[in-house]
Amino acid sequence: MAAQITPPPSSSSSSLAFSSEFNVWKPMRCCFFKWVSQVCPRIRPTNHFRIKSSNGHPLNAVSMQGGMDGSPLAKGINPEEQEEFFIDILDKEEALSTLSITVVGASGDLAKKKIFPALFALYYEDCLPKNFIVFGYARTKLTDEELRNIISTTLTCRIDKRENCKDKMEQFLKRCFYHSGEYNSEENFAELDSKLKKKEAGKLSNRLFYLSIPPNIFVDVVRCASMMASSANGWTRVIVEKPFGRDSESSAELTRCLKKYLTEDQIFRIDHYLGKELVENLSVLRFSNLIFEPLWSRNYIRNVQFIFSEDFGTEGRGGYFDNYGIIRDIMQNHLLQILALFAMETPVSLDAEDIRNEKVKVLRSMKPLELEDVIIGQYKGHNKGGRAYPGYTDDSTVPKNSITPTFAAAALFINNARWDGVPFLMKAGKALHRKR
Ligand SMILES: NC(=O)C1=CN([C@@H]2O[C@H](COP(=O)(O)OP(=O)(O)OC[C@H]3O[C@@H](n4cnc5c(N)ncnc54)[C@H](OP(=O)(O)O)[C@@H]3O)[C@@H](O)[C@H]2O)C=CC1
Ligand SMILES: O=C1O[C@H](COP(=O)(O)O)[C@@H](O)[C@H](O)[C@H]1O
Repeated sequence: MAAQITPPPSSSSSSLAFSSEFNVWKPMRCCFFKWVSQVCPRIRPTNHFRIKSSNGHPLNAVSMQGGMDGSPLAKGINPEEQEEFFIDILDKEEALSTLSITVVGASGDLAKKKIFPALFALYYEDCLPKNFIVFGYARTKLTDEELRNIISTTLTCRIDKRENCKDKMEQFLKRCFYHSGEYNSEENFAELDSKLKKKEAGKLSNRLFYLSIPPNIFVDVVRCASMMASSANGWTRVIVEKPFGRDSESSAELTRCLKKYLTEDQIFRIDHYLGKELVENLSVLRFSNLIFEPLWSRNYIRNVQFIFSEDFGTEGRGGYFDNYGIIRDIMQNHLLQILALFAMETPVSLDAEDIRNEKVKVLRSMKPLELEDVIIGQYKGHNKGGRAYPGYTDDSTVPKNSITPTFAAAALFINNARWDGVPFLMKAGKALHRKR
């Protein structure tokens, strides 16, 4: 992302680019890998698995739910002893319970590139509970061993190179299993349930379903999973990916349908760009450095550019991508979120709720996009340096006559005092010259 700063009258033109090289204050990491951004240890200093919902509820603070009777808080014991007391309870709970994570769409790109590596990273950092298992679920026929082989190629110890990395990978892979099934088959989810029960061995079971699939099958999966594979004695939660529907109507419909089977605090919506360090730092950079506030407006900024450029194409993801295209894949979620963070007014605090309120105001002030402010395109095949690069429709998972855009550029405007007349230029494309 680059904001072109209009210089004060006497100086020459310059541009301000946000990059990780900027010496900005970094928020303390509660969990070093932010991809599963809600999955963070919150209660105690050690890295055990604790969840906070997207609604801010402390969902698995089970020990608090029984009230304070009999707790050291009621007896006026000092804070260290109180902490010890709670840690003790949490350890006991942890030993008696188990977490089963089912990655639905486990044969796909997201699962391979991000979810399994993120789960391994959590395991490696001791952020998962003692008892956990991971099940992959998809239509593709795979054995447990085949799934393990696929995911083993993408696991890395990226934070440091501790000696036990390989051992840790093997231990992690042993806890990964696979079940092949249809997304709308209650019978197949009942089979999954039996397998889960066997592994859970009578413990209190918490179940998390990560929907790494195209949104048009979210409801089928949620219906089958909630009817046939919900936890009988613990919690059941579902993580859904973007795009959340195709437009405002289908998004509302999706919420309505999901709520037939789940309560709001069981649903976690993810936009992984909000977990990127650069994006997380944006508000801190803006609001903790007094130098920026007077500059951050139409008086000094000529235009703002949000650029998403990938140097690879869809590579087998046509089953998802072709129904959505680059605008729904990248712009209306990732880039629009960043735009709102960039353009919002100072929030009352940096709490999620206050930031969200300000972001919503920005979105409400935006001029509706018109066709003449948008350009779309689709990448073609070409040869370069003796190498052939396939076009979008050369991908075997993409229909030959597809006109789905893989590139889009748009000029957006925010009708408020701060940004009146400043174009916010958004560009996103796959299979471009470089990744940035
Ligand atoms: N890839 C990425 O980097 C990211 C993806 N996402 C989101 O994750 C979700 C999945 O994306 P991704 O993994 O890339 O997509 P894929 O195309 O790889 O799809 C994932 C799996 O879903 C099944 N599937 C694909 N298309 C269909 C279809 N039309 N009908 C039924 N099942 C289908 C396939 O499994 P099988 O055939 O075995 O059943 C496939 O392996 C999307 O919502 C996307 O927005 C979010 C962030 C990043
Ligand atoms: O959400 C998505 O993001 C990825 C890019 O994510 P990044 O963290 O690797 O930058 C993109 O490739 C994919 O099309 C999209 O669905």
